[in-house]
This record gives sequence, structure tokens and C-alpha cells, in this order.
Amino acid sequence: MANEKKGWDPNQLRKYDLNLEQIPRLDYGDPRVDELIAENKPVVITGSKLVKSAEKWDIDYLEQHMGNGDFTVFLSRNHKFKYYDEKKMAQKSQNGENVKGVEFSPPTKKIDMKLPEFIKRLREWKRGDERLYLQQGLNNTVGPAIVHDFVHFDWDFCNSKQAKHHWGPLTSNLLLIAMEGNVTPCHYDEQQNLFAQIRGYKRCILFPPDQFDCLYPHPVHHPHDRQSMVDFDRPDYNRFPKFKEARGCETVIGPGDILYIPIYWWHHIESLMRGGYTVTVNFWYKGGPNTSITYPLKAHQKVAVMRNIEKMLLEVLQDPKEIPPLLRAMVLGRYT
Ligand SMILES: CCC[C@@H](CC(=O)O)C(=O)C(=O)O
Ligand SMILES: [Zn+2]
Repeated sequence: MANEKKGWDPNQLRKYDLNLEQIPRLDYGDPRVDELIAENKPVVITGSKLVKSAEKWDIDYLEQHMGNGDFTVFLSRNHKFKYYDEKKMAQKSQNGENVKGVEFSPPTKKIDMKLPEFIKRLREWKRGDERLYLQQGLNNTVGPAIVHDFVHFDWDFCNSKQAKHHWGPLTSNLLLIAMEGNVTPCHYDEQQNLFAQIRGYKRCILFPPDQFDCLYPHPVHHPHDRQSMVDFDRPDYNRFPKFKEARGCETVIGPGDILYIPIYWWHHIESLMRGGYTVTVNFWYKGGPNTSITYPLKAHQKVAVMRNIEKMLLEVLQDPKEIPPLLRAMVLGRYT
């Protein structure tokens, strides 16, 4: 397809040692969309009006109408913005030693910034400067014009998906404004996600939950819980040999496209290099109620079981270093 029609070029994608299928792209009226969502499989939904009222959200418009609130902005010395849970960082005791958690130095800095300041730094950014990524839940601090656009999202569209597929409540809409080339490294979330692209192009690489053993998530108690330990730019095949076997799928989404990211599916998301800044709004829903359990359990249910085992073991052992020897003693030679 001619590039101008597509709006991007393959040389704007970062290169990884992965073989990936294409995620299906279907019109929002196509019945296969709901078939795939019902199977907890990803799909790009095209032609919907979910965020049509926000198609004018470029940084000039946002600067004018976003209000004077503080926005959460992450700063990174490289192109990666790996999420970490501040609540799981080492808590210091009175005499200062690490009582819980692990020695951990955050890979990004989180700061509050007014939108004009963020936009100024975006415009004046030059090689060597820290990269910026604005990630802010849409709340009532935004200006009336943005509220108007938000109210005019096609809520019938996403509410009907939520109802038809028995998702839980909408928990948040995150506004994401990324610099070109920014990467959110591979991780999974415990929420259903309608990922609505508003401006620019994002490449999304997804892996099903059954790839857990190829993607090596950090331990549950680690600040990088849910994040893959594998650096896709320079995979360490000695530490992570099964990464070679990872089998995923990918797509590039542009303005108006909605990517359904099923709960527990791994995803790596990058704003295309040399594509300008990108604007996305996501719609995170709690997973639905666990209906009747059927056996064998599905992969994502086994991930939930493993998470509960790790949490229980930390609770009873207290010291994270005691977990591996106990698990080895329990499994090696007995279950292998
Ligand atoms: C903080 C959320 C970032 C987003 C990925 C991206 O657009 O960079 C994501 O992972 C999600 O929507 O689940
Ligand atoms: Zn995510």
C-alpha cells in the first residue's frame, strides 16, 4: 500500500529479534470484532467514532484548553519508559536499612508539570535531552472544552463492549502524549483496555498470557511487577533463553484506530521514530466477574494463580531471598 495512504514507513519501526503475526484490522461493524473480544484476543477496530470528538487534540489545542492543572510527566535518559510501582520500592526502617522490597533505582523520574511547560520542552527538545512522556488520568481539572470533547466520546460504543463482554467498571482514561520514538516496554495489565489512538502512529507488539515463561516478568513484590525483565533492544539470551521462542503479534495504529488489548496480554508500545509526538487515550476496565471456572484453567487464570502464590510466599517467608530455595526444594526432583 502506498506509504502516503498508510501514513508511516517500516523504517520508522525499531528492530527486534522477534517473528510476529499481524493483529487483524476490522471495521467496527464487523461481527468478527466481538467474536475476537469474546475470545480475549486482540483486534484493531477501525472506523469507530469512539474518540472522534478528540481528533482535534493536537498540542496547540490542548495547550489552549487543557486548563492549568498539574500533569504527571515521566522523564527518561533513554527511549524506554519502564513502569514501576512506587509502593513496592524499598521501605526504609528507622535506622535506614531496607526492611522490605529490593534495592531499586527508578529508570525514570516522575514530575508534575503544567501543560505549557511540557509542550515547551517538547518543542525545544534536542538529542541528548531527557525524553518526556505525559501520562495523566483525565479528571475534572481539565478545561471545559476538553470536558465537552470527553463527554462527546462515543460512549455507546465502549459501553456496549463493556456490557456485551461482561467487563467490570471503567476505572480510568489515561491521556498519553509521547515524544516520537518513546517506548513503553513489554508488560501486562490486569485490566481490559480499549486503546484509542488520536494523533500519530504507535506500533504495538502483543503476546498472549501463555507466553509468561518466554517473557520473564519481575517477581510480584518487585517495583517492576508485571513488567518483562527482557530488554528487547539487547535480549540477554543466557538469562532469558526462552525469549527466543516468544511468539507474538503486532500492528501499527493511527488516528481513529482502537486497539483492544485483552486483560493479561503482554504489550510493548512505541511511538514511531520520526513520526512526531503521539496522542492516545486509553479506556481501562476491570476484568469481569469470574464466571463458572472450567478446567483446564486458561493461561491468564494460571498467571493469576502464580501471582497469588508469590504473594502468599512473601507473606509467610517475609524475606524474598527465601522464596527461590523453597520453590526449588518443592519442585526439583519431585515435580520434574
Ligand atoms: C501508562 C500506559 C501506557 C500504555 C502504553 C503506551 O501507550 O505507551 C499502556 O501500556 C496501556 O495503555 O496499557
Ligand atoms: Zn499497559
